[in-house]
Amino acid sequence: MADTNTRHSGKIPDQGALRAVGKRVRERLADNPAAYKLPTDRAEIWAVGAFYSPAECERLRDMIDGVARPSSVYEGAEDDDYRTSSSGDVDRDDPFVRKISRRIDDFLGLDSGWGEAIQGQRYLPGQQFKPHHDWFHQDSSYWDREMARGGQRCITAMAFLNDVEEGGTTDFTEVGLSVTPQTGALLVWNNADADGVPNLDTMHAGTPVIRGVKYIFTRWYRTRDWN
Ligand SMILES: O=C(O)CCC(=O)C(=O)O
Ligand SMILES: [Fe+2]
Repeated sequence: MADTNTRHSGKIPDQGALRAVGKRVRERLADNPAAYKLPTDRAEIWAVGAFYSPAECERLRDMIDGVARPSSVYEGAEDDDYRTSSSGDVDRDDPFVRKISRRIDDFLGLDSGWGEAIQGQRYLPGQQFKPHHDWFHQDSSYWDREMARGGQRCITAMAFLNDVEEGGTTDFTEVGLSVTPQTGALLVWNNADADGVPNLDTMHAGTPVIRGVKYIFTRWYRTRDWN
């Protein structure tokens, strides 16, 4: 993948906002004993166990079954098996979904309006999401559209909705960390570094499920109101 954001000598779009959000989340989570910071200096990644109850996870899995369609990638799926899961946006106006989203907003101290609609994903055996960055690349076809609808992605929050029998780990391929799905656990990372520059070391993948099914949902936060 291109790394034009860091190669451009000029200004980095949304850099000030990325720096400010990173600082806010870093300070907030440092004060929260439930947030475990993963052992790397190259990216800011936190995990929280049992953030959602088993009953909440079950309800979310059912909702995902109702909306899941073959996933798309924004661009550059030069490779047919790049993202082979099924995904779908759950109804953002549903009171239960609002409660689930708001719990993350409160945990991170972020404005709900900055969060994209929760996107559910389901992976069957053999399905995966190959290594990628969640932040938008400046040379992509969707750059202008996404800048106009909320700006760069600053924080990713991802919830594991079940235990997977085998495979389906979330791997941070540059920093060499692998996270095993656990029902109700939340994984959070800063897509930028402390200076507000999109961080190449946040490269990550949903590795192929080997046995069982994997359910997750992702909430990506922007630097401005998303719509
Ligand atoms: O399935 C995973 O573990 C990763 C999902 C992911 O990278 C995403 O939703 O952006
Ligand atoms: Fe991702």
